[in-house]
Amino acid sequence: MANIVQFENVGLRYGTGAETLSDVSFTLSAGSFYFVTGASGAGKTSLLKLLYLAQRPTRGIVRLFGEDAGALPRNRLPGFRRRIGVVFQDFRLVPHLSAFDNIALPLRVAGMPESEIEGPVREMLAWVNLKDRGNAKPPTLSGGEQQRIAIARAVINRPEVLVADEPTGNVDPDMAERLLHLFDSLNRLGTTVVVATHDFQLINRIPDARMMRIERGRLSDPTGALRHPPGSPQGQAPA
Ligand SMILES: Nc1ncnc2c1ncn2[C@@H]1O[C@H](COP(=O)(O)OP(=O)(O)OP(=O)(O)O)[C@@H](O)[C@H]1O
Repeated sequence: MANIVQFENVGLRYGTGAETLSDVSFTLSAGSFYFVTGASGAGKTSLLKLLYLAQRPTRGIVRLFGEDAGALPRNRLPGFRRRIGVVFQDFRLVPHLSAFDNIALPLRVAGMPESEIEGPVREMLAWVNLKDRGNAKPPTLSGGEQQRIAIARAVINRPEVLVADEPTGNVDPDMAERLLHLFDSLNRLGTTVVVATHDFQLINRIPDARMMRIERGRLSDPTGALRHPPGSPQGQAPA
């Protein structure tokens, strides 16, 4: 399987402090499912930000879709970012826009004609089981509903990679399971999925997934060999 993401000795430092991430090297295969785990403050969000190009490494190379992201000219960055869908920890929905218009945003930004937008947005609303809530504004939706709108918005452009930062942090266990099911169904359609989470119960629900564990800014396995979850059938032996 092709390597869709490759980190080579990546380091990240905010300001003049100590490095937040050090010597991070790994590769992600297209079409696989990955969990990023680690204690609070270990560097999960920072790693995801490097992955979705919200942050540049202070050293090392982040390669996406076979190209060095650091060497990309500015005018190619938006096109690259469109290939990566992001579900943020705090959703980042636009509060004064309806659920429908939030989901439609990436299509409008990409310049899709208005006449072609309604169909895909209605399809996404149905997919996340919110087809009657298209007119609702985010502040009137529950946390789980907002999260599903955020997921629909992240995937409406059919990104090759979906990155989600603690997507189940604010929902009950039933909703967490339903969200995971959405990610799993996308993965089965070929999307590479990367989910940061603390929730090991959730991790064990995707037996084919691989784990990337960060400990104080470093991968716990510095060779970048990503293992299956410990509770999964494949979890006993190194991958
Ligand atoms: N923009 C920033 N400027 C300075 N320091 C930052 C910035 N963002 C994160 N950090 C620091 O980097 C470290 C890693 O933060 P990060 O958010 O990546 O951790 P995390 O593993 O995602 O934590 P959590 O599980 O609590 O979300 C923390 O010490 C944090 O304070």
